[in-house]
Amino acid sequence: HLRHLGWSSDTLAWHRSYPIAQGNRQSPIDIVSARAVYDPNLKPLVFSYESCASLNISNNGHSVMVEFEDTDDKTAISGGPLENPFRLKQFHFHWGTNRSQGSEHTIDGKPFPCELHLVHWNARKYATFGEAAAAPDGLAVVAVFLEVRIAKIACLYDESIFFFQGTKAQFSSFNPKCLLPLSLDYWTYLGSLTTPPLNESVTWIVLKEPISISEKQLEKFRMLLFTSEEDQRIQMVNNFRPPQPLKGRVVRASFK
Ligand SMILES: C[C@@H](CNC(=O)c1ccc(S(N)(=O)=O)cc1)Cn1ccc2ccccc21
Ligand SMILES: [Zn+2]
Repeated sequence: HLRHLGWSSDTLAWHRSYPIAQGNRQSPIDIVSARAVYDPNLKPLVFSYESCASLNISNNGHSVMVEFEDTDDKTAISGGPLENPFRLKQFHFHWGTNRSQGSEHTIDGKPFPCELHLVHWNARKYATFGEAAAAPDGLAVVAVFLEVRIAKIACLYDESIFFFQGTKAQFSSFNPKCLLPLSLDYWTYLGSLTTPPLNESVTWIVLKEPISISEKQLEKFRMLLFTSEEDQRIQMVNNFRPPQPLKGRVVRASFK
């Protein structure tokens, strides 16, 4: 458990094992809204999440993740900056110890308490998720900010399941459409995975409008653990990478 010096300091050491950590298209980034360029050619996003084939929910040691069956395009995203439909593989979250931090992307320097990532892959061009994850146009991740409001989203957290790293439970027909805000306005830019191997294979689509989560639900995330059953318990919090250098990239906006 010594390896958990704390996620944020870990991220500073990642470049030793993954030199790409200092690459030219790393994620997350701070989105400076005044510098985003409105692109009228960007199409609206289309989420075809109708028939949802969620498989399981698990604590994979760095987040809580819901995986989907991705053997066909039944749960996919298209439009936006994408040339063809991308299949939903999984979604997961990043959060902090308190409301003042937790998200990976920030907007004009402002972090949110939590950020949802819907991970999709280009099954038109690549045979497997792993192959797509290693290709510059292989993945498309939709980021949705969560802000704490006395509201509630569909409860994701089933008390009975996991605390420990490596636990997994059956979690079927959850429709992630309920995790999307009303407005589908977004920013888009070329970036990377925010956890090792940090592959520069992600077209990021960051929704402008946040959704609401209750403080109670956020508390449940904080009850998760980085560690497995036998280890000394370490709370899974602050599992976010800080913003990375823009290195000349331009962020496009789908809205004026
Ligand atoms: C890419 C890695 C697994 N990592 C991810 O899938 C991943 C996805 C999204 C993010 S984020 N936070 O940027 O949205 C970070 C990491 C290993 N891996 C390689 C092949 C492969 C096959 C199945 C599962 C994992 C596999
Ligand atoms: Zn993520």
